[in-house]
Amino acid sequence: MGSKSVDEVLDAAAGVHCSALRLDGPNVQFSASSEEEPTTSGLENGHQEPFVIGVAGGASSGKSTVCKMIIDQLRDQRVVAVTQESFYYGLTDEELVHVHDYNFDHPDAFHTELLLSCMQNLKHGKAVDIPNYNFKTYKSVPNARKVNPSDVIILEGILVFHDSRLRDLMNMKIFVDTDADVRLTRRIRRDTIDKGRDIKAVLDQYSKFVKPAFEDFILPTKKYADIIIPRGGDNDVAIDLIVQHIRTKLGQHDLCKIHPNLYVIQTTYQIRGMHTIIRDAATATHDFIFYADRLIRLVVEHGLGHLPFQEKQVITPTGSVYTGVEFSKRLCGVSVIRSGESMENALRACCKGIKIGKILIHREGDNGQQLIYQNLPKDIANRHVLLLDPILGTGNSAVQAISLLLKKGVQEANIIFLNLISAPQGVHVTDTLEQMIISHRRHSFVTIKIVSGSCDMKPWLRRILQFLRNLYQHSKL
Ligand SMILES: Nc1ncnc2c1ncn2[C@@H]1O[C@H](COP(=O)(O)OP(=O)(O)O)[C@@H](O)[C@H]1O
Ligand SMILES: Nc1ccn([C@@H]2O[C@H](COP(=O)(O)O)[C@@H](O)[C@H]2O)c(=O)n1
Ligand SMILES: [Mg+2]
Repeated sequence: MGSKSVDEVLDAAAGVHCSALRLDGPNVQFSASSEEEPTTSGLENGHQEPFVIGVAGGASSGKSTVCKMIIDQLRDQRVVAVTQESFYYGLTDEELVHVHDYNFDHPDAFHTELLLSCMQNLKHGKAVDIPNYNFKTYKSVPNARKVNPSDVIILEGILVFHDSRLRDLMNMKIFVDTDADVRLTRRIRRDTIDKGRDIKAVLDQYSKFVKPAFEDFILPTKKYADIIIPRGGDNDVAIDLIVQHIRTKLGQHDLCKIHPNLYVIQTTYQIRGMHTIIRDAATATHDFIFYADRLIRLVVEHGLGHLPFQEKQVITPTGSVYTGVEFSKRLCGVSVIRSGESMENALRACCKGIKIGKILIHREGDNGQQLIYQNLPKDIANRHVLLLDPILGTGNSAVQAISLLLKKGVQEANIIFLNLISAPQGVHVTDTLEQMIISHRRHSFVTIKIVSGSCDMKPWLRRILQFLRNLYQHSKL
């Protein structure tokens, strides 16, 4: 560990050159921006990426019916439906003469490039003009319908899972799986009654194109589905579960969809109010301390909620048995010096007598070389660790700290990393660290706020350090 003692190094860190969060090192990769302060999350600005649902399945399986049911249940959300049918190529005059030989169930019947570009624009929050396809004239009218961006976009059609680029845009893929006889019966009814077609032509088309295309192109895409709905619109339970899932996802930050081990505490006006105070440069230090501490307690409480519990029975004062839970006792905190120390008080307040270790990532000179000093509980390998650092910026110090804990034998799944403010880069860097991938279960992150990627957290770090100094003064009084 070098010539200096842990205490010497920890003391020295009380100076002004703290490098717990390296903002000037080689790993700083925030996108070029002159912004000094973190911007608010996309969620709060109303620019959250829409949740895209793909609904595939054979013709007349009930895709449109299922979509309508989902839309009806999500009536308090902004939902827009796009159907692949709008992207059928119009038939040329020559093709029209031989319409009975035209395969409407083949992937080439659709203008997939146009559909893809429309979906990409919608996913990025841009309005699009989509064509209108006329089933009677077999003609397509370009730019016939304006589709505005929404919170939820449903793309429905027999072959919406065929193109991998379209699939990649989808957050949820549903396959409506309805018996072939039912599909054929519905098709006959629909094409003869609604479309006024001749029954012989309908049956010929079915055996010549519809059935083979189902087997060759549609059924093979069932494997891409996240959810398969037997009986389509008759399956109320499946629709309810889907709607519930969509609601949960809509309430989450986009990053949670990518990193399932990231927990962003659901915001309330109370939380936003406290954030507003501590982000205001004009806020007095004692208010900053008070509200930062309240927010930190929230993160700590949420973090504790991720610890494993075991069942415990107690006898109540009335003599009855109450079956409750008790949480893991083998717990410790580890703060990344110095900013992490600002979270220690909150942790002590929530967990009486908890052991708290320390890690210091100390930058030597300007060559980017780092030394790590640590003072950790000897039996840390057997403990769950609440790792404390209020700001996750580049992810550099978090990576060092988590790597050290893993080297000490802590199981990755037993690490809960607690932050007040996290930048997407930090989450990404920390979550994709190679030596961590050996673990079956990833460590968790609990954070109160995700800021945009283009931010410089230096002013924040200064504030947190000031916070620490004040805490230290308070504790001396
Ligand atoms: N569960 C159901 N019970 C009875 N009829 C249904 C059911 N689901 C759909 N249909 C009918 O079957 C036909 C095809 O359904 P639709 O939802 O349009 O299928 P798709 O969009 O897959 O072609 C429609 O006439 C619809 O009213
Ligand atoms: N001019 C057309 C275009 C398409 N079809 C058939 O529609 C089916 C797809 O629509 P769903 O609502 O059932 O998914 C497909 O099987 C095509 O054969 C058509 O008959 N005429
Ligand atoms: Mg349909």
